Amino acid sequence: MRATTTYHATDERDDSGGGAVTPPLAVDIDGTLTGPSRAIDPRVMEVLRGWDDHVVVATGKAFPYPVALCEFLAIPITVIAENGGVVAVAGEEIVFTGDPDSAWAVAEAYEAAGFGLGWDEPDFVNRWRETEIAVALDQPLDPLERIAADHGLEVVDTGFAYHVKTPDVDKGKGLAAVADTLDRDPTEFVAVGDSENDVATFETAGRSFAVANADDSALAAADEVTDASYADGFLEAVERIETE
Ligand SMILES: O=C(O)COP(=O)(O)O
Ligand SMILES: [Mg+2]
Repeated sequence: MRATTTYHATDERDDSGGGAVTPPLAVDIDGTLTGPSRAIDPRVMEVLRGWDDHVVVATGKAFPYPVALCEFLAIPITVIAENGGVVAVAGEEIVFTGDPDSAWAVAEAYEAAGFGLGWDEPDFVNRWRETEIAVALDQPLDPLERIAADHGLEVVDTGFAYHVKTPDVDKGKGLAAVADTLDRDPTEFVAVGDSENDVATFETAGRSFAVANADDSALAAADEVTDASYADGFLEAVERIETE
C-alpha cells in the first residue's frame, strides 16, 4: 500500500501565491550542507524546515544519520542513506539493497592484508551501516579497490570516505524509488551535491547543482555549478531555484 505524504511548510514561507513553485529537493549532506569541517551550517536548517515540497536527504552516511537530521529538523523522514543502499520514506517499508556480507568480507580481507578501516574505536562510521562499509581516506586505495573487485563490489570516493558498495546501487536509483513512492516523477526534483556519489542523483533529477567545492565528476555531471562552496553553495543554489 502506498501512502503519500505531502509536506507543506507552516512557517518561514511566503505562500501568498505570487512566487515561483518550489520543486522537491534531493540534497546531499557532507560537503553540501556543511562547511569543510563537516559541521552542518546552521543557516541551512531553516531553509530545509521551510521547504515547500519534499526534501529528500540523500547521503553516503549510515542510515541513522539522515534520519536524525530529518528528526531534528522536524521534517518528514524521506531519506536515501548509504549511497542508495537504504531508502526510507515515513509510513513506508524501508528498502535495503546491496550486499553487506560481501562488504564486510572485503573489510576482513583488507584487514588480513595488513590494512584497517581507519576509524577511531568505537567505529561510529560503520556501526549502524546496513548495506555497505566505509574506509577512511588515509587508508590505501589500491588494495581496497582490488579486494572489493574480487568480491564483486566497487569503491566510491565521496571526498569524506571510501565506500565499498554494490555497483548497481546508487543515490539515483534511490531517488527514483523515493519519487515513485511519493507519486512524483524523478525529473521534478532538483538535486544539490558535491561528489562522485551524487552523479547518479544528478542524472536522475530534472535539474542539478554541484557546489563549487565538488569533485571533478560531480562538476562535470551537474547542470549548474554554484560560485560559492559548501553550504554557501547550497544557499546559492536555493536562491537560483527560487528565482530562476
Ligand atoms: O559520508 C560520506 O562519505 C559522504 O556523505 P554525503 O553523501 O552526505 O556527502
Ligand atoms: Mg557529499
